[in-house]
Amino acid sequence: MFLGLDLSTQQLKGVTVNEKLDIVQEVVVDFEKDFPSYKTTKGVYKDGHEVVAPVPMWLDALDLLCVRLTKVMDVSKIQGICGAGQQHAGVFWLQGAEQALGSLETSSTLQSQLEKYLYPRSPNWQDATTSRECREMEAVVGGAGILADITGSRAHLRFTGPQIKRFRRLHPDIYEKTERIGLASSFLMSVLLQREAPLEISDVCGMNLWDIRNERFEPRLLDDVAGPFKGSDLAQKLGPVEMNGAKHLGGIGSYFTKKYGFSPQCQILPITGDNPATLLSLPLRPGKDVLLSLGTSTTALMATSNYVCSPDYHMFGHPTVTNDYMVMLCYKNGSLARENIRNSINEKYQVPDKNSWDLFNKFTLTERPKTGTLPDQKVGLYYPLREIIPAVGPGVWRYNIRNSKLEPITETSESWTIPDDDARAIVESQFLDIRDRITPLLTDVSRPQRVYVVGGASRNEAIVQMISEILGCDVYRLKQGASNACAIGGAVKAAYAMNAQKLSFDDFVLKSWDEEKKVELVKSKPEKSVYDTFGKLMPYLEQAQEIAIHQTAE
Ligand SMILES: Nc1ncnc2c1ncn2[C@@H]1O[C@H](COP(=O)(O)OP(=O)(O)O)[C@@H](O)[C@H]1O
Ligand SMILES: O=C(CO)[C@@H](O)[C@H](O)COP(=O)(O)O
Repeated sequence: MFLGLDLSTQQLKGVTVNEKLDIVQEVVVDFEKDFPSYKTTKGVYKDGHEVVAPVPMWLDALDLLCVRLTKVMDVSKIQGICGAGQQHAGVFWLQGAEQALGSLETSSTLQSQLEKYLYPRSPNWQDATTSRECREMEAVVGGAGILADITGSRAHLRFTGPQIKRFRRLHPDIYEKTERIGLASSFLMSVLLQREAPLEISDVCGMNLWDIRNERFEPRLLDDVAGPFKGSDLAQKLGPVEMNGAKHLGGIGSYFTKKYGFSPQCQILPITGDNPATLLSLPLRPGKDVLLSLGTSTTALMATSNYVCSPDYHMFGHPTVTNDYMVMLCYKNGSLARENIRNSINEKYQVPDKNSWDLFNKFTLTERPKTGTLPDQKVGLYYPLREIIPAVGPGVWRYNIRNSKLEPITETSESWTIPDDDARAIVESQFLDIRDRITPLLTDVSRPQRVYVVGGASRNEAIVQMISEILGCDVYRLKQGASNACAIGGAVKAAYAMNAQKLSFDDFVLKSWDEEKKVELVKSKPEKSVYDTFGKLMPYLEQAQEIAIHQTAE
């Protein structure tokens, strides 16, 4: 049995798979529901542009997950644990952490024993406080394009390098006393191993510090981030990077064997980022298939052997295949932006179940002209948070298309009913943007051959239908565990590392892949005319985005 963990924004999940990679158990700890005492909203604290998560809550969540696992299974059967952490989330271990990890006692909780060795907050990927740091880091290497070429991404507000730089600037005394700076992924490994763990080869690419092709931290960036404390000191704080995705890092610590009954032989494998782990949950054909992860954030993922960088997207090292990469588009305004509209609709129509998507879905699928010209079409942009691509917001923009022109709606515009019409407009603009950006990344095909949807919103039939119409392809979903693809990918990585290193990772997955059993075709490719009509909306979307970018430039 193999366990995959997923320490994401809103939950800590655990999924076990057997030797055939079939899912056996799925266990969830929901931060807001299970830990009201931390008073988070959907796992985080928001204060203006600052978004952080309480690290002690993650420790409590790990204890609770173990309790829940022991209730549904014999955890001594777990041979290997791998998984994923939300990307970019820096964790600051203070002096004495290594020793405290090594001497955990079962009579007390993880949180009560480790809390004082951790800075209590971890910057979350939704944070947008590091514009200044981003500009400075790009300037140090000669611009956004060069930084993207070195580290796989231009400087991004949420990336760990700019976040560490801001932390060092605001809290130099705590920075100085920091023993180790990890990510959510290495934090999980450290607690499970009971010693400070290395960073992992794919997740380290979410820091804006790692020179992907030369396999080292870029010294100019280290110096810039460390400032008066020197880059060499920062390199020590970051520690080693594990290049082998299947490395056996060591047995699980005695806290877990004694308290919960894990086997001392249970190996901890290199835990990766949530998106790289999601990539491992499905056999994607490089350059042809696209995976859409519809969690709190929306990400579009593809596997590739070509290292072609751009400031417009991200490249990460592949978590299991040496010299391969993962390409990613990431949107902050995914599920939560759609939820805002759903909530307004449910409020307006006094829907008793506040969490119901029924009316939102009805409005999303409202018939409007799908073929031919666009006589009465709408474009709506919804960015409650400042977006990553395009760099726009926060704000909402609504336009009617009249006589081939964008006409902003006004208070009295009768042709746009708020929030009813927002449902379709948000889904259209979100997935048209993905179509626009993913198409140039495909190889030898003009539309994706398959789109796989995973994550919380993948169970929404209306959204899935729109994805199929807009991207013009068949849409598949995992039959089991569609909301837990990230943890599944982690469990599959554990199984691979424990058993099958003689095979390539892709061959290992394909060996036990049973198409009928694992995935379902949820929406078939639409008629070409439907796809083409959505294409006609594209220039209007681009125009609307240009206006919004201009109005919210920083
Ligand atoms: N039926 C649904 N329709 C649309 N969105 C949904 C549905 N069910 C869940 N979601 C969305 O999924 C999100 C959580 O996705 P999930 O993948 O579990 O989160 P995480 O990012 O924490 O891994 C929620 O914010 C919610 O808006
Ligand atoms: O910032 C990114 C990727 O760059 C996000 O995708 C985070 O990795 C967290 O995602 P969720 O699992 O919470 O949606």
